[in-house]
Amino acid sequence: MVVLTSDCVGIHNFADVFGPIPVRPSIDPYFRGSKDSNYPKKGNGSLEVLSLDLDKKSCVGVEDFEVLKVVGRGSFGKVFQVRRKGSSNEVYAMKVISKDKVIEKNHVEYIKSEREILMIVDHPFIVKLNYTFQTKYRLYFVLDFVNGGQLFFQLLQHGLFREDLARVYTAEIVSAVSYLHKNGIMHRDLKPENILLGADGHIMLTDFGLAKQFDDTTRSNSLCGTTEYMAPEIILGKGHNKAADWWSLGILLYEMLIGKLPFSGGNRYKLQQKIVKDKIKLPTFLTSEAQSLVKGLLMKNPSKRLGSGPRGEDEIKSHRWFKCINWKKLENKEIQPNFRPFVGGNECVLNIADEWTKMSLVDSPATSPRSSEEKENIFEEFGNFV
Ligand SMILES: Nc1ncnc2c1ncn2[C@@H]1O[C@H](COP(=O)(O)OP(=O)(O)OP(=O)(O)O)[C@@H](O)[C@H]1O
Repeated sequence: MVVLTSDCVGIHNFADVFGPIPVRPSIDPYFRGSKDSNYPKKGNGSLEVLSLDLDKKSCVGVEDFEVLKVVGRGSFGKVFQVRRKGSSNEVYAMKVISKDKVIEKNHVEYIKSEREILMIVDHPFIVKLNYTFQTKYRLYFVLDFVNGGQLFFQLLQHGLFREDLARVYTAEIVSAVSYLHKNGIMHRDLKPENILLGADGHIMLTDFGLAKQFDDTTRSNSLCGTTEYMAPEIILGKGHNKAADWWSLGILLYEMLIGKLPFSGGNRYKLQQKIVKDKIKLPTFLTSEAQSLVKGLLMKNPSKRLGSGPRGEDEIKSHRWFKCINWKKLENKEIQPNFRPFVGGNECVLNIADEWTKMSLVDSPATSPRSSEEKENIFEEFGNFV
């Protein structure tokens, strides 16, 4: 394997970064045409995994991309900015996941579910998955590259957002989460790190690593998410449903409007106690409409939380803080947030923290796959090894 030194900059082939590439990729049956939004859905609003048109199958593998920069890191690997070789020169984000780590942390089903969900969703405020494939040691998700930075990054720069800006962002998140819920999917990890801004200033929801498909009768019992954004019912292990996403939205809204988290500090246990017991305090500079929405979303009792009543997400959409929002126009991106990140072209990484973009492109060496995994191809949904 060619090991690059930390001062390597510029464009690299995957062969340089990850070592020699095994033969030509086999057919990936799960290819989704990169800019193809004709991803059919069932007429009744629910989604189905498609049996794809044979013409749309394509051979795509690691050697079809050049690595440009590191743009993020998750629990199981790094996210790279990559460019598709050849005429199109399209820029993508490639999430590279170590199989060993996934197996070690017992996350195989989560990763499969992340892939399945990303394959079937199609919404203006949800990041698009273009290809998935695997090598012996890694799994790959090739997503649209979203280069306005994390909402978290912009929040750090701004301190807090004015209500009119926070309103458009929140409405776009409500639209995306409502779409997920209507299609039987809970996100379960809403936080500003998982919300990216497009170059056009609109929201892009990402990271479906904890998302779960549900039906209205099931409640999940897993303790998941990021503690600061975790709903009380998750902490109490009482079982949770989609109302937990609305709690996380409440925390996010609080953070956008006030510039800090409502529950923070102390060790994990203390933080959990605060979430379960403490009352939230809202500053007087917030309009009464904003206060009312935050309080409604941060109801400790999930059955009383806004969005949990018989009208579901319409309770949130028709809340008076959103009075000026025309939801149809919003979803057509006809309502422009009054902040647009500076983006100088589709390769621009100015809105991504230096911590990532200055990082060496060398990936940590992969350890051997477990023999059972090698034999069985337990990630067969990702196709054959390429
Ligand atoms: N499509 C994208 N475009 C640009 N940057 C992205 C994209 N997807 C992910 N990133 C960056 O990489 C980071 C990590 O990605 P992601 O959250 O999907 O990984 P993860 O392994 O699921 O993370 P976690 O361990 O936090 O769940 C994101 O916070 C974001 O900054």
